[in-house]
Amino acid sequence: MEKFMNENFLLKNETAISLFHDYAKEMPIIDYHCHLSPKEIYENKKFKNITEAWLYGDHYKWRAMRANGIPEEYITGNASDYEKFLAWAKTVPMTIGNPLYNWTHLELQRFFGIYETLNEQSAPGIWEKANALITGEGFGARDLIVKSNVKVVCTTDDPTDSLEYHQLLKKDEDYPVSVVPGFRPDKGLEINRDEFLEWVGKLEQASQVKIENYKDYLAALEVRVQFFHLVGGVVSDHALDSMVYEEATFDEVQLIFAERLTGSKLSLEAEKKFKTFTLIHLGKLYADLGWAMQFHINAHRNNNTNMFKRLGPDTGYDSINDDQIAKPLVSILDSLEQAGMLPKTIIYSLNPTDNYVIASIINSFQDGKTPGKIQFGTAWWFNDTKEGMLEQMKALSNVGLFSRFIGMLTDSRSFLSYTRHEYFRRIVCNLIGEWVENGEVPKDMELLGGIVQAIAYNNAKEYFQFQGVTEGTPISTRS
Ligand SMILES: O=C(O)[C@@H](O)[C@H](O)[C@H](O)C(=O)CO
Repeated sequence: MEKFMNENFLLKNETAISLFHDYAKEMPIIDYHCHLSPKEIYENKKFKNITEAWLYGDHYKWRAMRANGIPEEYITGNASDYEKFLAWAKTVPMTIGNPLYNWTHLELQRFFGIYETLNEQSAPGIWEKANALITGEGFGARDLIVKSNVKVVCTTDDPTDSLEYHQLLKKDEDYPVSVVPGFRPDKGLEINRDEFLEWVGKLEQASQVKIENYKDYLAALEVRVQFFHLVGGVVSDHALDSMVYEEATFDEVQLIFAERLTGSKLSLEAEKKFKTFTLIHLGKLYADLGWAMQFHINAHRNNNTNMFKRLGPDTGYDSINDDQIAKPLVSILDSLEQAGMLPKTIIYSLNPTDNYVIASIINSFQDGKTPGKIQFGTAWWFNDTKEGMLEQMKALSNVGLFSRFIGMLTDSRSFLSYTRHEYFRRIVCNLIGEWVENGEVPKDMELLGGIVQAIAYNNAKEYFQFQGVTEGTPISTRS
């Protein structure tokens, strides 16, 4: 029987062990999509205890605690940090089979040197050990990122954000990590939401463009795209909970936008036309600037109305949506491709039944110049599990090029989540190791090691071309 989470955790054969320890383990990290706070990074936020670092924003843990019958008071409520830690410790043993169990122990091992399993009995001792470290030197937000060998953090930012802290971090030449903004214009596409007109006002302020019509609106968005670019942004991100496509002309959308400015809500068809035209317009801006465009598709958000009213979004009340995506997704991509303005694109769906749909669509739009220009994004959210990752990797391998995959991101709000890259790398190495052990792939460690390092880091470095990132070499393509 394997010892619990030992050095060869998830590595089931000699090839996998060698690929991980000799090639993957030491590679740097590019976290090209996360929800960390640039303010907390700039200020090198110090955590008052392990609860603040672990439980203040991680709705993955919150969901597990609720499912374990923990009252909300001990999750997001008024209980003390120690009481919340005990509630999490009580839940952890119940999470076996969920990556939370392994992530939790990887974080205890890697950041705190704690190799005990966390449960109600070990909680008091672990609370003391972890807090003695996390309140001391070297455990600020910046430190944890550097300790994790992270070279780039790409946050998720509204177009109206001042990017104050990204700009301050950009000036800090002593900090060896690029912290860049991710352009996330969801509030500017969700035209039927109550808060849309208020957001347009914020966009006017941020862009200094008076928005009296749709043309002004696009101009204001472009001003913000250019500003993000100036600050080092090269990635956009769109939460497309429903993937839509509805042919529309500029004149039609001009009238639709004018109608919304009066305060009226729009028909579903009008909403789709606005979203389609605006998304394609933004895609062309991204292509012009060499940005990567991310689509996060098929999330079903904020299901619990009572808790949404109480806690807001991203608090653990979301699920997988089951809209069909193929036709509208292809139409969006093809519209951009026909205009010669399809940017690098990364497509994620929260619904794993879309895996082969996406894995097959991406190769309809590769351009024969940029390796892996169109990407099937890494297993996302509820799929960020051993099985979910393997399913995504196998779909990509079976109908695309696994070797050109830009790999993992944390998508997290916790500074302790970088061990998810190790978890991912172990799964990658074991998958390739199994192919070798089965005789499906030759044991060419130079080739396989290069592919592992490409998926771990080098592909993302080449793909995004983040400013200031120089380490790493592109995958060697054999003649
Ligand atoms: O970017 C998103 O929309 C999601 O990743 C969302 O932020 C979600 O709360 C999350 O963090 C899933 O990992």
